[in-house]
This record gives sequence, structure tokens and C-alpha cells, in this order.
Amino acid sequence: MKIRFGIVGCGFLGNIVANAWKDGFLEDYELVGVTSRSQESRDKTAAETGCRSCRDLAELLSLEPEYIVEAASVEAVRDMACTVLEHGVSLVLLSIGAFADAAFYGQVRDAARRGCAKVHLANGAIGGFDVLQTITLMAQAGKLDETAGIETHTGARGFRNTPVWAEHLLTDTEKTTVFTGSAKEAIATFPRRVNVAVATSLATTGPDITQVTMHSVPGWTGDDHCITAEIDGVKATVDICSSTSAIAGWSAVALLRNLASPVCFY
Ligand SMILES: NC(=O)C1=CN([C@@H]2O[C@H](COP(=O)(O)OP(=O)(O)OC[C@H]3O[C@@H](n4cnc5c(N)ncnc54)[C@H](OP(=O)(O)O)[C@@H]3O)[C@@H](O)[C@H]2O)C=CC1
Ligand SMILES: O=C([O-])CC(=O)C(=O)O
Repeated sequence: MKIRFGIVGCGFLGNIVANAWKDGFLEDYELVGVTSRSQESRDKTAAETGCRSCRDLAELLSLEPEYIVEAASVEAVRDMACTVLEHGVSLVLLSIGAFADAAFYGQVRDAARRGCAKVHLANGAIGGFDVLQTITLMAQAGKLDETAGIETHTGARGFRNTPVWAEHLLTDTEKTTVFTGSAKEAIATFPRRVNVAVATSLATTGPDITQVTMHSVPGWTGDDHCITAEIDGVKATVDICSSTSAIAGWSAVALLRNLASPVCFY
């Protein structure tokens, strides 16, 4: 019996997951349906994969998936997470920035408990949540100070349409530091770009404390995310450099494979 799953958000990352299923990388699963904001996007993904194009979340839930992969937006997570979980359907999330809001994070955890469902935070464009959580646990157990943060280098064009944008970023000869602050401040400044920072903070010292530094690099393509967590005696550095965000879509595929596997890495 295959595990039934659906996808919310038929954009770049949602289609990576859908196509990975079509190409046989999720052989324990059946993709039952997809939904997206526009009919055009959802019809296209559904036609390409042979699943149902769902008008809305309610139609997707009526297909009785066990998992829904979210690859839509922070707003979509806010709108749907509690409903999905209360239906007993587990969520695989990419728009983790939604959880910078501690009250919402608490509501989602309560909904998951009520529905006997789980929220799985995909590694997204980064990784190493296992070692980050372990160090944070050691800090708590040993009453140790912990320093955790994420330093991101992004091509200058990635900052277009954000509050830090300035034309000189394109022509600068050196990198420019465009943001320093907490993960909570980062998601308020870049609502669509720092899911990685919020995810790092949730695995470590929390959105109010975890430090985020962002640099604009002229003429560069992609992102380099360097995550560190340190306590007395242990330091972890996870550095991920990628030319596109495709790794985030594939991280959801890897997560689903892990969930279905008799042997789990984490
Ligand atoms: N955790 C991580 O490391 C990363 C997370 N992300 C996050 O993942 C999400 C998807 O990214 P990506 O695929 O690149 O983005 P895209 O813009 O390519 O795709 C998002 C898709 O979701 C649809 N959508 C948007 N809002 C809603 C909604 N409320 N309900 C249903 N569908 C909706 C869009 O609409 P339409 O139907 O109109 O096409 C679009 O097709 C984003 O939130 C992004 O910030 C991205 C990179 C890394
Ligand atoms: O793709 C990336 O490198 C990071 C990103 O967009 C996010 O965290 O939302």
C-alpha cells in the first residue's frame, strides 16, 4: 500500500517534488493531488504527473493524503497548517519562516498534537539540523552558553525588491554587508528569502537570539549559507553553497524517502 501525499504550491520547488515522484524517486508514495494559488499552475503540474488538480485545500484533503508537502509561501503556511494537522495529516514544510512568530508556532504544535500528526521541517537550502539540535540540547543539559548563527552570501541581484536594495550593489567591487540582526528581524525584512535563518534559529537558540548576517556579492550567482553553533568544547559549522534553490525541493524529497524508510538518518 503506497503512502498518499499531496503538494500545496506548484512553483519551482513544488514541481521538483512532483517530478521526483513522477521519475520514480518516491516509490513508496502515491501523489494523489496538487493545489496552488492559480488554476494554471496546478493544472500543469497535475497534467504532467497524472494526479488530481485540486481547486483548494479542502479538495486536496478530501483525497485523504497522509502527508502534504508545502512549497507555497509563509502566508500559505499560516492559512493552512492548523487545518491540515487537525485533519490528522502531517506536513512537510519549506516556508519555515512562518514559525518566527512564536505564538503561531505554538498553535501549530497544539494542532499537531490534537490531530496526532507531525510537522516535518525540511532542510531546505541548508542542513545539519541534527547536529544543531544536539549542540543545543548539550547546552541546555550542561547550562552552557550557546552561540548560533547563519552567515549568507548572495548574488547582488537576489536583493532586488527587498528593503536593502540599492543600485550600487550591482557595481560594487567588494561584497557589502546588507543585514545584521536576529532571525526574527531577518524574516520581517526579507519575508520570502530567509526561511533558512528561521529554520536555523528553531534548531538552536530561537528566532530572537540567533544571529543573521547577509552579504551582497556583485556578479555572483546563488547562495552560500554558513551555519555555526558553538558551546564550550563543541563547534559545528555547516556550509552549503548552491547556485539555485533546487536543493530545497530535493530536501523535501529526501525527507519523504527517509520517512518511508525502515532506516532513518534522523
Ligand atoms: N526552506 C528553505 O530553505 C527554502 C524555502 N523556500 C520557500 O519555499 C516556498 C516555495 O518556493 P519556490 O517554489 O521557489 O517559489 P515559487 O514562487 O516558484 O512557487 C510557489 C508556488 O506556490 C503557489 N502559492 C503561493 N501562495 C500560495 C497559497 N497561499 N496557496 C497555494 N499556493 C500558493 C504559487 O502560486 P501560483 O499557483 O500562482 O503559481 C507558486 O506556484 C517559498 O515560500 C519560499 O520562500 C524557498 C527556498 C528555500
Ligand atoms: O534558497 C535559499 O538559499 C534560501 C531561501 O530562499 C530561503 O531561505 O527562503
